[in-house]
Amino acid sequence: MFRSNSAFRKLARYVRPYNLWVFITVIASLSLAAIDIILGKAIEQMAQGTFSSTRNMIYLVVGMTLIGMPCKFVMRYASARFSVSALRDLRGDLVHKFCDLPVSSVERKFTGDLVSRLTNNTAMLQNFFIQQFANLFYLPLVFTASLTLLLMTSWKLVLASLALMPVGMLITSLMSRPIEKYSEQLQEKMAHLNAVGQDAIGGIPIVKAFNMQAVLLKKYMVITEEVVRRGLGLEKRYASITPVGVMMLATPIILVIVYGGYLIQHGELNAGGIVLFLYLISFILQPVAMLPTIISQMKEAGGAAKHLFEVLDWPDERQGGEITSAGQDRGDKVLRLEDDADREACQVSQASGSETDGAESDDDAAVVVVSFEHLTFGYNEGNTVLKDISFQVRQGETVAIVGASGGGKSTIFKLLCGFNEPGEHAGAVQLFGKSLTDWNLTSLRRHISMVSQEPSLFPATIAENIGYGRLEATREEIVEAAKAAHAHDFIVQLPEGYETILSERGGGLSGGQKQRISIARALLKNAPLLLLDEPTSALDSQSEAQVQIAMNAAMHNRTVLVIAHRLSTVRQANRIIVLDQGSIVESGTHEELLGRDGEYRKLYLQNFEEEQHTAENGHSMPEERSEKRDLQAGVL
Ligand SMILES: Nc1ncnc2c1ncn2[C@@H]1O[C@H](COP(=O)(O)OP(=O)(O)OP(=O)(O)O)[C@@H](O)[C@H]1O
Repeated sequence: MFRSNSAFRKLARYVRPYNLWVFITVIASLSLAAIDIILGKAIEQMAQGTFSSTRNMIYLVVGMTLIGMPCKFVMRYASARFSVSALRDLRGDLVHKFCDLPVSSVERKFTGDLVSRLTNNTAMLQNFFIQQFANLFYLPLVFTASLTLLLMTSWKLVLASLALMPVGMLITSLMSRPIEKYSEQLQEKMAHLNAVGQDAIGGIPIVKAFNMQAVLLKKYMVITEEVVRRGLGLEKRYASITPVGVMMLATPIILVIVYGGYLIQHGELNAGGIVLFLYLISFILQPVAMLPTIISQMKEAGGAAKHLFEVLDWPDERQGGEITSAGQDRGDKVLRLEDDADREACQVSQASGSETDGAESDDDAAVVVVSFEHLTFGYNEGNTVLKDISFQVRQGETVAIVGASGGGKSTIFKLLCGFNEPGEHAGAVQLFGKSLTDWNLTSLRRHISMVSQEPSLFPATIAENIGYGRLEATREEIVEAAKAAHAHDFIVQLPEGYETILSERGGGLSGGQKQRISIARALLKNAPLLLLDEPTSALDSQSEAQVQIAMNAAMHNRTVLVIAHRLSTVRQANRIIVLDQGSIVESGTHEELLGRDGEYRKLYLQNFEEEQHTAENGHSMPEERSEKRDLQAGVL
């Protein structure tokens, strides 16, 4: 009947652990149905004068009401209890899933779309369960029992009064058919609207700086119009079903009165029968009248469930060489694989003499931390981003990657973190002596610290933001890391100190302060390999100097691959790799490369010209000014 049947089946898996509450909901709803039927029967006997006494009738009504009220409470609470719990688990699995998705596939989605699935769609399902689940049991029971009682009283009046019902049902079923599709389209548009809103809020400084408000508002309004159009389309369907529902409610009552009167006149029914009909017919009509709404809401919930389970079916990032399925199917096997990989990784990094263990190695090959061998890579088929890349980073070395924008520098980092993976026959990437494809990605990332160009802060305290580098770190270690990253002094000056809660954009902190917190996080992690993307965003000279000091601390005595934008960083590097349009065009030390009339020298001069401009404003470092004189004199 529903396109979303399989989504409901999947949903049932989430409800199963709360079967007790489902059972309580069912029992409470059936009890309520029984109360209504008992009262109906008593009313019939009262009207026929066969009920024992009026006093007993009052007792019965009061008694049934007293039982019915807690039943109603229990029914509502129990249905809320299992639906809220099941949806909490589903939300948990969705968040888990978002974490398990490959970075490359998350990058392709709208954040707002994912958030909308997590919030709107789950809320829609939850509301359906709370509002309608009990009705799925209550309504059929009262319907069947009332129909039986009425058939026993006068089958002719039943047939006459309900004659038009099948027609009404057919009409509502046909009219509600497109609701699921409309609802799905509305949800998609809502997700898009959320995405645009979220991106606009996220980028508010740029939005204002470029006076983009009007453009974004226009874009937002266009999508809002679309949402309104689809929303109204959906409401139109509901609205057109409503009169059919009213017609289905009113017609049988009129027929009971008209045809019932006729039957009384002909001695085929007594007054008690009519009273019973007028009381019980509502229990037949109510389910039928509610049917369109229930079906529509069920279809809407089905659309939401489909939208949600679609996410859970997206392929995960590979784990230990295997693709794991959705969160709820995560088994011991995968965890064991992770453990094995971890152990192996530790052995490799011990063999490579990483600074975390201090082991020495005299085998030259064993100290290679990163190795690219003839690697060719592209994000999309037919579009090569890295071409035949070969280089190595040995333990303790700092290797700088420089090159023009779009040359593939960040792509190298993404490959090293396993965010993207090379094709099978496109060369090899090795980390700590093991092929990237053999690494369990979670384990691999434990061996890598990364500081990106844009500081990544999370809505949590400063202490937590630093502590994410190593979850088991003590407060003392967090403070030590902050001190090493030259962040401690400004943190303690904040009114809440380390307990200052940051927004995801780190509101209230300067660019340099945010960067130093990110560096402190990387320092705390103390991983054997540091991937550093130097910040190029405009920092004032003092902030820049402090970030530079923090970066130097992070790089000290560590294996570092750095995307370098500053001369001082480049000069510190043991080796520089020059990347141009995806190929390594030069590599060597700063001095060696400057001695050649190649790409590096060009970059250096260009860079230097920029820094000369800075120098004219009084911000460049003295050593760079002297280097300029050296260069002009042709010394280098
Ligand atoms: N997720 C992606 N999907 C498709 N193409 C991408 C993706 N990320 C980057 N690219 C493309 O790959 C090429 C290299 O990008 P990359 O970000 O590695 O360059 P970069 O040297 O780091 O540039 P910059 O210095 O500007 O940060 C560019 O042409 C870019 O458009």
